[in-house]
Amino acid sequence: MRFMTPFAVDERAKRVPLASVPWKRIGSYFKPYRLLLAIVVVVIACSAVVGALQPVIIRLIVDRALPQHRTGLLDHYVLMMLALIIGGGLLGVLQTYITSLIGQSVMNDLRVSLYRHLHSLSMSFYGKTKTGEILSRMTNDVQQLQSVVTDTYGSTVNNLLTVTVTLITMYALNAELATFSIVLLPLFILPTRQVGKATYRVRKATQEKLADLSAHLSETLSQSGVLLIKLFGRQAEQTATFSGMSQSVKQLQLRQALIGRWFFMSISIITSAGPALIYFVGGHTLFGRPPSIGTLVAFTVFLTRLFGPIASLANLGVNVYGSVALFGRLFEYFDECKEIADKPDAVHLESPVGHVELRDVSFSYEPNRPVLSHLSLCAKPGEMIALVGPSGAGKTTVSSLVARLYDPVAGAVYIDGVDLRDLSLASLANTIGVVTQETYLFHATIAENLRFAKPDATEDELVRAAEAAAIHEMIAGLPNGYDTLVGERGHKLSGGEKQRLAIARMILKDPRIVLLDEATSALDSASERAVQDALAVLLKGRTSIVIAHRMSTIVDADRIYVIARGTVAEEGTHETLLRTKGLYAELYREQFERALLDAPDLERASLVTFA
Ligand SMILES: Nc1ncnc2c1ncn2[C@@H]1O[C@H](COP(=O)(O)OP(=O)(O)OP(=O)(O)O)[C@@H](O)[C@H]1O
Repeated sequence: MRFMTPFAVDERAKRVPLASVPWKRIGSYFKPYRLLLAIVVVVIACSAVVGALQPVIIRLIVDRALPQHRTGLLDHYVLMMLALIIGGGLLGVLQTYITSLIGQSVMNDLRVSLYRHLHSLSMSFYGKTKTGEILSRMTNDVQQLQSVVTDTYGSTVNNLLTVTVTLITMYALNAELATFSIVLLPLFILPTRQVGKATYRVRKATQEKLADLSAHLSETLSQSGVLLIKLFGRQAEQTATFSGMSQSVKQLQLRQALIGRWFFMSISIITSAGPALIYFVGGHTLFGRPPSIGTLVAFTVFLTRLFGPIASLANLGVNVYGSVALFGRLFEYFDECKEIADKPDAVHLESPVGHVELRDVSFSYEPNRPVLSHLSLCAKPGEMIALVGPSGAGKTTVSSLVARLYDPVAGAVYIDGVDLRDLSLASLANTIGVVTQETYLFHATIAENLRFAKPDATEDELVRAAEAAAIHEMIAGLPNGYDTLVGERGHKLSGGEKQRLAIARMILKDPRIVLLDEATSALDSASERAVQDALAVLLKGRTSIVIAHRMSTIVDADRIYVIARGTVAEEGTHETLLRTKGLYAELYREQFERALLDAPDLERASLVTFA
């Protein structure tokens, strides 16, 4: 479990060049909402004008209505002010609604396209990325972005327009006082850039730390993780690691909060000092003609209308930098190239016959660590071929290449003579069925898990598949039958039951080619026989490539490929290979003798583990 010091994270974040922010790419997510964005501008422009009119009316009240006790005029102005206040409020609600709508829609689009993209990535991406980290980016990062984006657009336009309209009105009333107010503005703008940069770094580092934290949680709090930690008594170490990670998140979030606080403290001091300066400058008539009292009062209101948005614009810089960091982290996933994707002219197999061939295939998971080299083998339609060989020889890798979880580095895999890279992924998925030792069931009902293979399967079809896989009686015996919840937190199924359910699922799918990784662990003999019978039904009449551990499978295979050090060392039937007295004969003798010694009962001796 990776643990980085805050220093290391900061250093990494510092190196991100702000100039390379992909504005165009970020903008492309907003493009579909151009009309709404334009409507928001109009709404905000109206509310800026409404806002700027209020101090003008205050000035009229102070200069005209109050000194001469013109109550009729006063009522008139007060009514106008009330109307402006209510109008401004309503426009604000409308603006919030539209900006939230835009923000939520952009995030929704981003989430869905990221999810779609993640499903199109090859297994090598999932080999190198922690699940917890992916979850964190999909949830924490997108969530954060959503609030930033929702606030950012509306407030930027709002503040820019408010500042413009306010300045115009100020100049129209008193050019000298307006210029004096503007002189104060750099005090707000200068610190913004520095704070923006600092916040950018801390926010990015925080998101990275949160991702580490969630990766750690999903690893150590998963059922297998907890079990492993318990069995090795490593609770204290894991808690210490977690505490370290949590501490650094705390430190970073504290820093984030403090940076913001210092910044706003200085801004609020300047904001409060502004009106005092206006009275001072106006009262001492420092700029030629003395302004009217109404003008002075109006200017103090203008100042708050001006500094408020300027402060927000400064804060906006902070938000934009932060959201750029978040967009950057999401784009990293989008930039993971798909590796395995449909060609534009991909071939679709209408009725596959099930001929599989690996021709001179070489493959490595990581550069310079070859796993398969120049491996060739074939399975003709309807044949069962067995892959045997020492552990780590590359048997599972062969089956992963046939399922196109990875593409070969050299050579090619063909189904019915079509290179897998030219075949549509949908067609491949329909042609091939994979049964692994680990059965994964979704937290859903048995029927739903079965229908994962064939969504439109009728009840009757479910029952027939379950009967063929010798699991129907067991399901029928459950209180809720096919509607029983299974999976992570559902009804606990035994290993053998799970395997038979997986076989039933595969029978429903009805693929031409079956890739089977036979279980190494022996179930009790009754359950073992049930699984074997179910498998016999599944494999019948289909092409199958079996990573074989049982003697009966190996003997029945049309051809056995002995895989050693990533290539085919020997091939033939059980008898011919035994006669050759090569690697197969050696493996057979070693394993079979050991199996007999370990479990003299004949039933179990039939389980020969070559792996
Ligand atoms: N995702 C992966 N990333 C990197 N290396 C891998 C990956 N999967 C397997 N390997 C390596 O590739 C080699 C072949 O592994 P493979 O699982 O194909 O062997 P196997 O013959 O099926 O072994 P076993 O019978 O023990 O399951 C091994 O050295 C293994 O460490």
